[in-house]
Amino acid sequence: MSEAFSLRGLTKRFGPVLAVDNLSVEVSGGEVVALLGPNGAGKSTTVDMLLGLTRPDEGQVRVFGAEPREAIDSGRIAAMVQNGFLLRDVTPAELVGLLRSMHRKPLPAKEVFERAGITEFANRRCGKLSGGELQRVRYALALTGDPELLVLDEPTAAMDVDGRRAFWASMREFSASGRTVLFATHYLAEAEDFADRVVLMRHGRVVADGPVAQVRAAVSGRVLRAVVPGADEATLAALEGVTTARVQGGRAELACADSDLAIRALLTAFPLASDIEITAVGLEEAFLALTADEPEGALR
Ligand SMILES: Nc1ncnc2c1ncn2[C@@H]1O[C@H](COP(=O)(O)OP(=O)(O)OP(=O)(O)O)[C@@H](O)[C@H]1O
Repeated sequence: MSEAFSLRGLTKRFGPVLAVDNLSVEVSGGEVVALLGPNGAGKSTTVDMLLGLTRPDEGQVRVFGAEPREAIDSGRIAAMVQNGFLLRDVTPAELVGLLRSMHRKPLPAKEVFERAGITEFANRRCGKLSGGELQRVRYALALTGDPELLVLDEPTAAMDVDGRRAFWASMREFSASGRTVLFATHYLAEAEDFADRVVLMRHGRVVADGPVAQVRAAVSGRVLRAVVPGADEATLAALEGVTTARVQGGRAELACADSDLAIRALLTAFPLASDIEITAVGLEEAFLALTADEPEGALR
C-alpha cells in the first residue's frame, strides 16, 4: 500500500526537556493509527511535527512523499489540534463557508455539518457553544477539504459520552472509504476500539507499535517474582521467555512474554531461586506500567 506519511529519527527538545527522542513511524494509506501515551509522552509534539507546526531538531517528516506544508496546501492532510482557536463572533457555518472557498474540492457544507454533527448549531456563534460542541466544529473544519489524511490530537477531549459515540461513528465512516487517520489519545479504550494499529509512546519514544491484538499480547503478559541469589538484571533479562528484568530489595521481578519458558530457564540458570510467584497482568495494568512515569519501570 502507498505511504501516507513517514517520521524518521525525529528528535525535539524544549530546553532541557527531550520531548521526542529518535522516533520513527511509517503509516500506509488506509491505516487508522492511535498514538497512545500518558500526559507528557510527546504525542502533541509528534503531531505538531507531522503537521509542520514545529520543526524537528533532528530527523525527517514526509507526508505523501513531500514536506508537510505542501500536503497541507494541497488539502491532502487536515488536522484537529487541541484548543484550536475559534473566533467567538462567527458561526460554524461561516467558518465552514470560508474554508470551502479556500479548498479545491470541498465537501458540500450540508454534508460537513451532518458528518460532524453540527447541523443543529451551525448558525450559532462560536462564543455560545460548549466545549464539546466546539470540538465538533473543529472536526467539521478538518473535514471540509475532504482530506486523505486526518490527524487528530485528543479529539474527544471535552466531549460527553454521546458526543464521543457520534464522533467515532463518523470517523468510522471516514476511514471506511480508505482514508488514513492518526489520532493521539491517552484513552486506552479509544485506541482499542477504533484503531487498527497502536503506537505506544512513553518519554518521547515508541515502546510498542503494531496491530491492537499484537500490542495487547506484548503488554499483557505475566510477571514472575522470586528471590534469586547472585543474579543481575542483564542475565535475568536474557533468560528465555523474559522481556525485562528488575532487581530490587533482594527480589527479582521479571516481565515475561512466556512465563512457562521463563520459570524453566530461571531454575536451570539459578537452581537456588526461591519464593517464586507468578501473576497475570491485565492490559490496563500493563499499559499503566509501560507508560508509568518512572524511567526504570518494571515493564518496558
Ligand atoms: N513549547 C514547549 N515548551 C517547553 N516544553 C514543552 C513544550 N511543548 C511540550 N513540552 C514538553 O515536552 C514534553 C512532551 O509534551 P507533549 O505535549 O508532546 O506530550 P503529550 O503526550 O501530547 O501530552 P498530553 O497528553 O498532556 O497532551 C512534556 O514534558 C512537555 O512539558
